[in-house]
Amino acid sequence: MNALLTVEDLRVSFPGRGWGVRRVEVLRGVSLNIRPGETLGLVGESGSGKTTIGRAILGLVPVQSGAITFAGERLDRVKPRRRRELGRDLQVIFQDPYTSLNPSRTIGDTLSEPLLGQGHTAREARQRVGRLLDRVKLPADAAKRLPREFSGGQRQRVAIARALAIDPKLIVCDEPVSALDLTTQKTVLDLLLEIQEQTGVAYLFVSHDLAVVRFVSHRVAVVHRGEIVESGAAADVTGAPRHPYTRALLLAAPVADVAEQRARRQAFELEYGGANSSAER
Ligand SMILES: Nc1ncnc2c1ncn2[C@@H]1O[C@H](COP(=O)(O)OP(=O)(O)OP(=O)(O)O)[C@@H](O)[C@H]1O
Repeated sequence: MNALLTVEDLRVSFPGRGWGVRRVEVLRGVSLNIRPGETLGLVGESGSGKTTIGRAILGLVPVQSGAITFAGERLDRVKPRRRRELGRDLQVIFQDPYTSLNPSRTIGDTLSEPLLGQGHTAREARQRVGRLLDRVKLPADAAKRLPREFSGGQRQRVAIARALAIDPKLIVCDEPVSALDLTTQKTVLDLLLEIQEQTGVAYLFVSHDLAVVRFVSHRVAVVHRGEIVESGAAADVTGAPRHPYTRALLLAAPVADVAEQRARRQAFELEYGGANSSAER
């Protein structure tokens, strides 16, 4: 089946801090693809460049070179108007459910906005909001309430409903459960899987947590210092990793024994540096 999204040799760099400081290369030739209805998990340490890959696909950071093709069109080349049209099929769920929703707008208004922007009447939008709330398992009266009346997990359900509002083909999920407790994580992940089954939406699922990525992804790509060092079927990459960095990531994943966990973490940091070390290297 043809890919829905193809990224080829993507390079992104940011200006270095201070005068005369070289640009910092954050993505150094990233290539990936996602098929319709598929989940590609992007995993790696903090600072490895995962979020920047998602932001580049969404058109939120300037790209130095490379090609991003979505539904057969070059996103990095099309005119801004066409980019906005294509952008409807490309939505995002951010990490922090406490800052991603407008605190002064009711959930109903937040969910209606993209629908009204698409030319739906107020009545159609109201009906569709009802269906969206049902789909993410929130009560119908949530439409009248403000974000502060909801827990983190419920807010993330609202963010999922907003991303789904105009039937996108791909959703970039950027650490969508990292801010939630473990039980809530599981219910939100189950919901994302159920929605994928019902709608055939594809996900680019960004997370530092291998267990989470393994749970939701068909395929996994491992990001290290701005490059994909390994990719393949989720079970292969997480079950029989080939690259030493993936093996180290797996070993550094949380285990019940605190002392063992600390020792593994120290070994990982000795080998690969701590959080945010990638760009400085
Ligand atoms: N707008 C920017 N300007 C300068 N540097 C940036 C910018 N955005 C990201 N970076 C740097 O790029 C590197 C990769 O960041 P990115 O957020 O993509 O990593 P990540 O793997 O998603 O990590 P995290 O999970 O912590 O967000 C980091 O060193 C970060 O400081």
